[in-house]
Order: sequence, then structure tokens, then C-alpha cells
Amino acid sequence: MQPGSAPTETYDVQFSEKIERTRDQFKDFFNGEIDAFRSPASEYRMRAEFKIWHDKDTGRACYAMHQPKVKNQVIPIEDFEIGSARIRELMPDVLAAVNNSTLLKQKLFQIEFLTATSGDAVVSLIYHRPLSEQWQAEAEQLQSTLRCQLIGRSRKQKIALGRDYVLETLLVNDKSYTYQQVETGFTQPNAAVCQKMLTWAQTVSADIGGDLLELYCGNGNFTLPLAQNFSRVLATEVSKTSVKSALYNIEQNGATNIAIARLSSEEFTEAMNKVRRFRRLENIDLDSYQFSTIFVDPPRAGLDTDTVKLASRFDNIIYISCNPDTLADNLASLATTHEVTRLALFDQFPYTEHRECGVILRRR
Ligand SMILES: C[S@@+](CC[C@H](N)C(=O)[O-])C[C@H]1O[C@@H](n2cnc3c(N)ncnc32)[C@H](O)[C@@H]1O
Repeated sequence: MQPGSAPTETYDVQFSEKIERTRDQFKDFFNGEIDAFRSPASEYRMRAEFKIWHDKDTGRACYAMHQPKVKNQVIPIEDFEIGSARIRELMPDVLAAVNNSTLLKQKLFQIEFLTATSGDAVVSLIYHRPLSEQWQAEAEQLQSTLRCQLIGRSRKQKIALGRDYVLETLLVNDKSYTYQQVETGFTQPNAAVCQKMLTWAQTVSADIGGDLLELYCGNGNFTLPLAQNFSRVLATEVSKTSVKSALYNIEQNGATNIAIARLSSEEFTEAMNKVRRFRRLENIDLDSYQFSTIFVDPPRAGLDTDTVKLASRFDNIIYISCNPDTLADNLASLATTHEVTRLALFDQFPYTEHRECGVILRRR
């Protein structure tokens, strides 16, 4: 199958297989009905990055992806069915402009797209050479023709001709949330499924009350809808870019009960355990929180041992995971103190091995 093509006739089959695999993998922790959330069968990826392949014979540039597990081999990409409608619309126009301009094409080695469901888009052109004023003049023309935000990058150089982010709006239980999603920051790649994840997390935590601690909060993606269910929220995240976006998103959405601290989960655990004091927490009185719940959405590595210990001190744990293997490892520890009461599968990455899961744990 061509990378990026989406054989819709097999979607149901692959989705059912994922549900079965998830049921089997977590059978020691949960025997109830899995909350399973489908993806659209095509045009679901809001971001994409392509290598640019320069054909030696024709001199033309084309989109390409690395051949999985084969070194120095690329596969040309004609269309990208799994990309959002906006990515598919922009792809041929960007490539035509590149092929019509030596300035835009020379030493271009990668193009990245970040789009929102509104059609807002950032296109990044990445080069193996410094970018000149002449490049900028041509890129500005292209930006206005394409009606998108254009960024040029090369070593130690970033020229953002407009914004370096898109504005995404997601609907969660009848309320809209607007998010700044920055080109280099983490964002969930499948907007339709992300909306279902947010709705699930908000719905399953509706009756808990008290205060919420969130680790790995990114740009505040879950923080904003979850804040509706809790008196106060303390959210932490390690990336400066994401923390900046989270603060922007809190303000833009008028949320008044969220505090953000830029701390890794390891650092925050030290702060909670009073092992270490942090200047970055000086305006936050940890002892004033009445935490009922911890929400975690870690990277693929899952939770480290100390963070698992920290999580086990909470009555309720909401855990979103992009790696079922590390989730299963963490559950093996958490299941000694907590019971899994809900298990969800979100098909963020159709036609791949990847599964995104959600679990709710309650203290036994
Ligand atoms: C899977 S993303 C989830 C982000 C957010 N919940 C969302 O839905 O967009 C994981 C986040 O954890 C952050 N991160 C990675 N390692 C971390 C660590 N050791 N401590 C805290 N945050 C970390 C990343 O920067 C990223 O924003």
C-alpha cells in the first residue's frame, strides 16, 4: 500500500482487530465493555511531514517518505489520503510553486504541514542553506497566494512570515474550545478523534469534584474541558513552547481556575514529596489543593516509577496513553491500589499498529 493511502474498505476490519487486541491485552485489569471510538477512514491527519526528493534527470522536486526499515530509500508520494482536506489541497500548490522557482526549490529537503479543521494552515519549508531576503520576498508572495502561514527554516534560522501556529476549535459536550497549536509543539494528530478523547475524559470525570492535578498537559488540550469539572486545576508540563501555548489558551478561553507550572513529572513529584523546592512553583501553594484526581497523558515511555507512586496516592486516576505496552506495565503497579473502572480505545492512528487508550482507575 502506498504510504498515506487509506483503503476505506478495510477500516472496519482493522478497527475491530484493535478492539480485540486491546481487550486481550488488558483482560487482567478490565473485563467490561470497551468504549471504542472510531476515526474518519480518510483525511484525519492534521499534520504531515515529507522529505523532498529532487529527481536528477528532470530536476523536479517531489514529496517522498522514507521506506520503512530500508536505509537511503524513499517512496515518492503523489497523494496523501490520510492527510486533512486542507493538507491535500495545499500539497500540489506548494509543490508547483517550488518547482517554478529556483529560489524556493534550491536545497529544500523537507516540507511540513500543520492544519486545523477551520482550514487554518502553517506550511514550513526546510532547507540545507541560509535563507536570503530574495527567498523571503518570493515566500511572501506564495504565502498570500496560498492563504496560509509560511515558515522558512535552515540551520539556526527561522523566518516566520506570519503566525507560527494554527487556531483549532474543538467541540466538547456542546462547548467549543479554541486552541493555539504551535508548529513545533506537541498536538494530537487526529482532530476528530481528539475531540472524542476530550469528550470522553470530560464525561467520565463529570461527578468527581474536588481539585485536579494534571501532568504532561501540553498546550492545555485536556486541561480546558476538564477544568469545567473541578474546583481548581494545577497542570504541569516540561516544554516551554507548550507551557506558553497553554497559558495563551487558558486566557483565550476565559478559564479562571487553572494554574500552570513548567516542571517535568519527575520534578513535580520531588516538589510534592517536599524533597526539593522550585522557584517555578513559588506562586503556587501546593498544600492549598484538595486533589481528588490525577490526569496523566505521558509520552510513549509511560510513567516512571516515582510518578506511578505519586499517582497511586490519588483517589481517581485518569490515564490517556499512546502506548498500550507501557500503560499495561504501569497498570500492573497501579492495580494493587486501584481498580480499572473504564477502558477506552481511541483510533488516533488508523491503519497502523498504534493504539491510543484511556483508563479510569478508582481507589479500591
Ligand atoms: C502525549 S503528549 C500529551 C500532551 C497533551 N496532554 C495533549 O493532549 O496535547 C505528552 C506531553 O508530555 C510532555 N513531556 C514529555 N516528557 C515529560 C516529562 N518528563 N515531564 C513532563 N512533561 C513531559 C511533552 O512535552 C508533551 O507535551
